[in-house]
Amino acid sequence: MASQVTFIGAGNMASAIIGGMIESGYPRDAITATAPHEDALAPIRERLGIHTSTDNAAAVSEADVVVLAVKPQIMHDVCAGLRDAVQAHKPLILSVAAGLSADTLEAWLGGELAVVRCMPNTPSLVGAGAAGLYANGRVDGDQRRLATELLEAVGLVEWVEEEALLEAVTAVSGSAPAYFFLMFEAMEEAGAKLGLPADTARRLAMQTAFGAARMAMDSDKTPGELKRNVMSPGGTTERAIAHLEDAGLRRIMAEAMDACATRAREMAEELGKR
Ligand SMILES: NC(=O)C1=CN([C@@H]2O[C@H](COP(=O)(O)OP(=O)(O)OC[C@H]3O[C@@H](n4cnc5c(N)ncnc54)[C@H](O)[C@@H]3O)[C@@H](O)[C@H]2O)C=CC1
Ligand SMILES: O=C(O)[C@@H]1CCC=N1
Repeated sequence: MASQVTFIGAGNMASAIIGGMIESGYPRDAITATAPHEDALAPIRERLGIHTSTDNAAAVSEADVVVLAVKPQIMHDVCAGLRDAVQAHKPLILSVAAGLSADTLEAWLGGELAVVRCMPNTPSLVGAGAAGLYANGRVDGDQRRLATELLEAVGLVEWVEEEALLEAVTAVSGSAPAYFFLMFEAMEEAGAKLGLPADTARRLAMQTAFGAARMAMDSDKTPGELKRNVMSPGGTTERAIAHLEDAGLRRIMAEAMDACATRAREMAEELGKR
């Protein structure tokens, strides 16, 4: 029989993961999602055909896995409301919240719990997500496999063995869709300055990013080799790449990603103080 999975929160991340689970054949009647108001739940219940509830504690009473998918700022209060129900049968806790450590969540839920922390990203909404996962010492092999199965339903899963590495995952994939969206904006603007209709430039830029990612994923060549294959000696690409290198693109990326990881650490300190 499939494990019973209860999602606390029915927003973007929860509905992305639930949608992926259903598409990959997970039984709908083994899935429950909660939110404080019925009007937030009716659409997801009708669209996905899962159970829903406005009572968090009742919804976890028979869950094998509790997925914490509310905003980090309200997690303390949400955990306080789940504590007794969770301590009664100790399900696996799987959190997708940014910046809250496994120890903090375990303590807020009353202690001695198997906790998996996950840093997903928004392309999970289209089944092309990338997630880093970390397990505390109480998580067993079956629970690891179950967490992998749930997140693989919406994309790539990579486990890290040190919790601090989730800060690096946040910099490399959690926040990173926004870096690429910024790049699309910049390419659209630059393409328009060169005379293309803006929407034409946008479509060309996005298709090129999609094609480049697919090519790099399918190829046994490194990104460096694929880059050189585009660069004809004395040609146009060589001129553009030289400009990006001279302008410090690598340094800018390193600094931006360092700022991202630093903010993830700060958030863990700020949010964990309760
Ligand atoms: N958006 C992103 O790029 C990423 C978000 N995350 C994490 O995912 C988590 C959820 O984010 P989103 O899905 O984007 O937020 P969202 O705002 O779309 O969803 C939050 C859900 O929580 C529900 N909710 C509010 N109070 C509740 C309560 N007391 N009990 C039960 N449900 C309650 C809301 O009705 C809503 O359905 C956050 O902790 C965030 O840090 C992680 C990685 C990436
Ligand atoms: O910006 C944030 O804090 C969250 C975590 C990763 C993506 N969005």
